[in-house]
Amino acid sequence: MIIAVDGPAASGKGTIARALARHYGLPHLDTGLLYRAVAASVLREGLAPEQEDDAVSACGFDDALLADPWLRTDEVGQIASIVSAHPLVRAALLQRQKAFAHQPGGAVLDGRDIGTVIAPDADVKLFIKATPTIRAQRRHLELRKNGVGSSLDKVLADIRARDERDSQRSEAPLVQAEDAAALDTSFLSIDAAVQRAIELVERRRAARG
Ligand SMILES: Nc1ncnc2c1ncn2[C@@H]1O[C@H](COP(=O)(O)OP(=O)(O)O)[C@@H](O)[C@H]1O
Ligand SMILES: Nc1ccn([C@@H]2O[C@H](COP(=O)(O)OP(=O)(O)O)[C@@H](O)[C@H]2O)c(=O)n1
Repeated sequence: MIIAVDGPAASGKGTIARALARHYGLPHLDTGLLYRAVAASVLREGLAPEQEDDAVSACGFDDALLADPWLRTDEVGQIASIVSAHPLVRAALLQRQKAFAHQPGGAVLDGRDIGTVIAPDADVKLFIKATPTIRAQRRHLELRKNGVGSSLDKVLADIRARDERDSQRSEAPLVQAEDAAALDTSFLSIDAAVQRAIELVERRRAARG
């Protein structure tokens, strides 16, 4: 079974994708981390994220970089949303994601274009949402827990800027797939959101027979 989980920043898609992977015993890929690794390489090498050829040259990153906590910061997230708008960067990361999704037994992937581009054939597609303010509060709390000081206003502004860039780009924009089930987590606890996601998966599975 392939489960595609898409949605904007801090909507809870990673939390839900990890929980679904555990529940169904499937491998999980956080695809945002791949774009964050490209962004981190660009920053580290002093390259220009707006330049497509510079960004493409950073796509051959060492996988050890994926474990670096620096990748999770807002600084890297912003650059990730700049490099991810380049069609050649997306092309460079495409096969790895498609192969992960289509491995024997299936997988859970979360990102922005899983249900639309990486696995349009996914058995279940979820689109996770929450209001920008609630997403900013969650990310702000998360950053504080990780010792990163940033004002709530700045986190909200960063989230809005990233939403705008991710939704407006021409290549694989952030958009709900026609056949995706929407899940608004704004007023759900983590446990309630995960429970609802499992119900949606079961309902889709039953409908597919
Ligand atoms: N339903 C929820 N209620 C409260 N906090 C949540 C909820 N879902 C996720 N979180 C928290 O919000 C932050 C962002 O969640 P995450 O799953 O990483 O989002 P995304 O992958 O969409 O960026 C994390 O700190 C996570 O623990
Ligand atoms: N499948 C994906 C995943 C991420 N991305 C880009 O990578 C950035 C970081 O993604 P992420 O999923 O790690 O970010 P959060 O939603 O966790 O904040 C996003 O803002 C997108 O620009 C993408 O373009 N396509």
